[in-house]
Amino acid sequence: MTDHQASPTPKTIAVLGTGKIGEALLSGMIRGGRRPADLLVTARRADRAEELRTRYGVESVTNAEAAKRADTLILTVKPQDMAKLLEELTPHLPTNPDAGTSPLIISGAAGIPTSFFEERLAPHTPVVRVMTNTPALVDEAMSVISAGSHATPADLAHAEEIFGGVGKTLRVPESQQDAATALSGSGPAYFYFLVEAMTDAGILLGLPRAQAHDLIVQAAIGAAVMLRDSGEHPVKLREAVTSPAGTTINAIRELENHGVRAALISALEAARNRSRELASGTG
Ligand SMILES: NC(=O)C1=CN([C@@H]2O[C@H](COP(=O)(O)OP(=O)(O)OC[C@H]3O[C@@H](n4cnc5c(N)ncnc54)[C@H](O)[C@@H]3O)[C@@H](O)[C@H]2O)C=CC1
Ligand SMILES: O=C(O)[C@@H]1CCC=N1
Repeated sequence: MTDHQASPTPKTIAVLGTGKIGEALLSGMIRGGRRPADLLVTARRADRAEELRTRYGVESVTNAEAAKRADTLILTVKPQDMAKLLEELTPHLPTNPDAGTSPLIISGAAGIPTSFFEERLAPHTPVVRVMTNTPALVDEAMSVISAGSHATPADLAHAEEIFGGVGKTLRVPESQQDAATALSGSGPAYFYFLVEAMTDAGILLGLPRAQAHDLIVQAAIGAAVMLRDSGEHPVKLREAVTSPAGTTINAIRELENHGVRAALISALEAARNRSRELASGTG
């Protein structure tokens, strides 16, 4: 499809700025059965474009070409690069589309509101904002989805279909996107940080690093699966580990003494605030 006709299930999907998140989505769409022939990618560097072509059998095109050919454009550049990308796209998008004839714009960028796109794109352009996370690489993403002013239920459903292929999706009002970015967008990093710190503790306690790593990773996986599958509140799960006069309560006391709970609350608030700062797209 080349002329952006209205369609309930748009066919050609382009990923623009195919870095870590863009590639995770691309690979997920292919794993989910989408034909490489229905996908386009863009990249800034020629060697990266070649890598994506070879690895996934997709066509690599310019941003201008993607704007002309795709029914859905997924923008996965850094927030600071978004304004420049839109400048490259706008000359090649319909300038005065009727409602329902624009390509769907899906932004995967932190912080940038849908109004940022609507102000720069033609009237009626449907925009959907999505905050996903890197576990998209293993089909365990959490993708939080919000509609811009002109996105239809079909547009939201299309975004859900794409991101649902790499994990869970949740629709939220856009006012909650910065908080969601702090929780699930950045979330995996906090868990990696904890694993790293607890592995160091294993070293202090005299374990070989590889063994300490394996013990903590398996404890993390076991805890994550129980959190997901048991239906129990985390407090209940923790209480089941915490024996009277046992080992765990001694560790918990130290965590509370060092203000780890308050540190986490402050950390996520700082991430939320940074997401708000990114709204201008200027850094
Ligand atoms: N890394 C993460 O965990 C998450 C990132 N995000 C968001 O996803 C977006 C991408 O993040 P990453 O994948 O981590 O960054 P990345 O740096 O790996 O990917 C961005 C890519 O865009 C390319 N690019 C920049 N301008 C371009 C242009 N005009 N044309 C073509 N390509 C261009 C860059 O060369 C780079 O390869 C960001 O907006 C970020 O906020 C969202 C959720 C999680
Ligand atoms: O750190 C960042 O800005 C991006 C957005 C969420 C996760 N990584």
